[in-house]
Amino acid sequence: MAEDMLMLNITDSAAPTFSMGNNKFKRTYKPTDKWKRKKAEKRKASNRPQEAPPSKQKPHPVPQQKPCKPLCRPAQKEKPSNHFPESPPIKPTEDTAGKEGLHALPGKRGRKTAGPPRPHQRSQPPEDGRCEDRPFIKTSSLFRNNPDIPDIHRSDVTQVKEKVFTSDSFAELELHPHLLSTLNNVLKVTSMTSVQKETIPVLLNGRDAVVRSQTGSGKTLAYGIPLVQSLQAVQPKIKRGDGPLAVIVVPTRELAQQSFQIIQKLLKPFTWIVPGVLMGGEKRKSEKARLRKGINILISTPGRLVDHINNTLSIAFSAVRWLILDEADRTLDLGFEKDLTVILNTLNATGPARQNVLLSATLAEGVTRLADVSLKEPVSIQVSEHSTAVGVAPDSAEATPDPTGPGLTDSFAVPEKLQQHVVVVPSKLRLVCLAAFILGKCKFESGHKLIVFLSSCESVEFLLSLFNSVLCGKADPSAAPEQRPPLAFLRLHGNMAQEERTEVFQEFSQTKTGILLCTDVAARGLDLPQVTWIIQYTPPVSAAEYVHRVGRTARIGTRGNSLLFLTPSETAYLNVLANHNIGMSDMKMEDILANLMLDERFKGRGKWDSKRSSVALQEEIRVRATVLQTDFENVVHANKDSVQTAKKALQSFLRAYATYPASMKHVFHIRHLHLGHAAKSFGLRDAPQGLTGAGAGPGARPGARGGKEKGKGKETRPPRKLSSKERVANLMRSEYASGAEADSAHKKKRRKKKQRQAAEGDQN
Ligand SMILES: Nc1ncnc2c1ncn2[C@@H]1O[C@H](COP(=O)(O)OP(=O)(O)OP(=O)(O)O)[C@@H](O)[C@H]1O
Repeated sequence: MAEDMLMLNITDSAAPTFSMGNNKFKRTYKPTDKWKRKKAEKRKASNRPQEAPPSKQKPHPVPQQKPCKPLCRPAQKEKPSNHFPESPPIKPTEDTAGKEGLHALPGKRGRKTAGPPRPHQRSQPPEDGRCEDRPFIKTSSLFRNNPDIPDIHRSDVTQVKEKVFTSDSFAELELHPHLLSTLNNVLKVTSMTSVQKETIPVLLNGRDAVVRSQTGSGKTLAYGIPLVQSLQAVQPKIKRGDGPLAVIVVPTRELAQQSFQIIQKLLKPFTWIVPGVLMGGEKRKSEKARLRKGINILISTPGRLVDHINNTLSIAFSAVRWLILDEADRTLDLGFEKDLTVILNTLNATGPARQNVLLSATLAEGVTRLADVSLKEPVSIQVSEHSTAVGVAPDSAEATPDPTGPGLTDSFAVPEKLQQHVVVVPSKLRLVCLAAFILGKCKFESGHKLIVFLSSCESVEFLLSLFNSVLCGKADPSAAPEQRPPLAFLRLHGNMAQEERTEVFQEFSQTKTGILLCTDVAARGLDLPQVTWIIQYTPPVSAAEYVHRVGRTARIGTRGNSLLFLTPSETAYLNVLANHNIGMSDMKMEDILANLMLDERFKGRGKWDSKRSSVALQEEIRVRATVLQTDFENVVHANKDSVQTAKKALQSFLRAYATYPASMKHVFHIRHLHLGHAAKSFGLRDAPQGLTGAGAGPGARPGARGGKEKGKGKETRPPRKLSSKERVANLMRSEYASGAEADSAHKKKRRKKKQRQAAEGDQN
């Protein structure tokens, strides 16, 4: 990494020590630097005032600098969630940035600069009289030493198609008239979707079912309508005190809330049936009180439900006649298997005959393993128009009696109106590329609502702060206020307090524009209206998770777009997706970076302005990308805390990278990562020491540095192999935190609280 570094703000004295407050910096002057000398001579000629050297220093014979220009930023409103200072003012010059990025001066690696800002540094005019000196500014080359972007050769992918709507109306079903009018007037739905048309009659007939249909196709109503229809007809009428008659298990808290709201709407005319939601992060005591009063339709995350099974005496399952596992492949997989076993054993031990329903967009053979134990001759429902690749009959919705029969294949359907894209970006350029994409969509186009998926809570926090500082923190003085749509960033991850998670979920549901930075906690089931783009900044752990993430857009027949970021070493992931019939088109990194041409805040010094050639344009784009990266790096390196935040985010990224399942290691292996380049995508100028090493140690790919940094003599340790338990714990923490065990940040607090409650004699 160090040898990639190009330090800007070059001074022209031979190894002087400049004093700037408490900072002392040394640099070495290289007499071969003609460029600098020429520049300095020009300055002399123009007879500008010279900067006085520090008193103890011998004045250096080489040209002096212009006096220190105050480097100021316009005053900005502080963002409450911002851990970083606002973007510091110094930019790489076009000269330096362009050269370092494209054709750096020979022998000029590791040029250092020191002392007060130099005249060739671009600065914003002082508007508030506030000056910020950043005496030591350096940035490293973004466009050098990157791996080549490989040509992507992919086999043709035959996408599985599913028709969303049918022409059949809900009125054709024999539903209670009040339920029908609720559908029409409250939920505003009249025609059935394909999955609803297939599923509702099967469930009304009392059969178990395994339902697979694409994301956003209306699976919630597909089980909700028959559930409510059957419960409202129970005689004698259901009473609150009967306890749960239906249990709906979902993997995340937000999905629990969402499903609860839909069931609540469906139950509007049937006030005697009481729905309730239990989920991690909520107060157990109040949940216990609600359980005591009676909940007839219980919606819960697995962790919290098990918690109540173990600790709440008033919870009884003797009346349960429905069990619905939404996002069943997730709730049945590794993370929740233990919890699900407890839930199924409890229900099987006490309940009457029960109807079981499993639903997901990605149910595949094998995930029904656990469910097989509890399902009785289930009907397998799969909606698909045609798929030549997997031999599903065209234009048919299938209902077969065997869930592991021909219906359940590993081919996943994605919405037809979803435009999927991939961009291959070298690690070093990932951060600027993401920022350029966000600016392009949210600043220079209108009406966009973006979700950006990241691999860890720390990365979410880090990017939120960084983007708030650099992308929102600076007003574009050249743009009229009405032309400056605000970049509103929100975040959602498993380490947030529940109250805040709920607030953010509601805020992002209601907003028409904005950017949600999140972990996979938002990947499943959430029905967030009008999302226009899904950006997968870190690729998901499986094709199924890919499908769910992109499924947050293009819902119920609407249009949507997705963009997957891959590094050059990760392009084999496209084959993994192609094996599940998922194909996409390429987007060029250069085209995304070209968005920076619209943003004058990242302008170079105008060197390329007069030139109209495409080469000049490319140069200016690279200069601007470097300016932006420098802004990021300056913000990150502004103080110890911000460096620490970036390091933590990098570390969590590396940890997450190490947790890709074994079947994905050929694509995502930590040894393929270049630690220095990865560090750059977190605004760090050097690969930090002592992190989970990437590329270090035996077997590291050639040229992968990061283990041994120049002159530092320390090696980063190779990654420790995580046990499967640790892997799950990681995933649970950052993705599907749904119960007490998940949130390590709140774990201590909760344990304390529990002890306190125990001491107070808090009984179930
Ligand atoms: N028959 C219908 N007509 C119009 N809109 C509908 C209909 N049924 C459901 N919807 C709407 O479609 C959207 C998606 O529904 P839902 O969230 O149930 O999809 P899903 O299949 O469960 O998606 P995912 O797989 O992502 O969980 C919701 O906004 C819902 O209100």
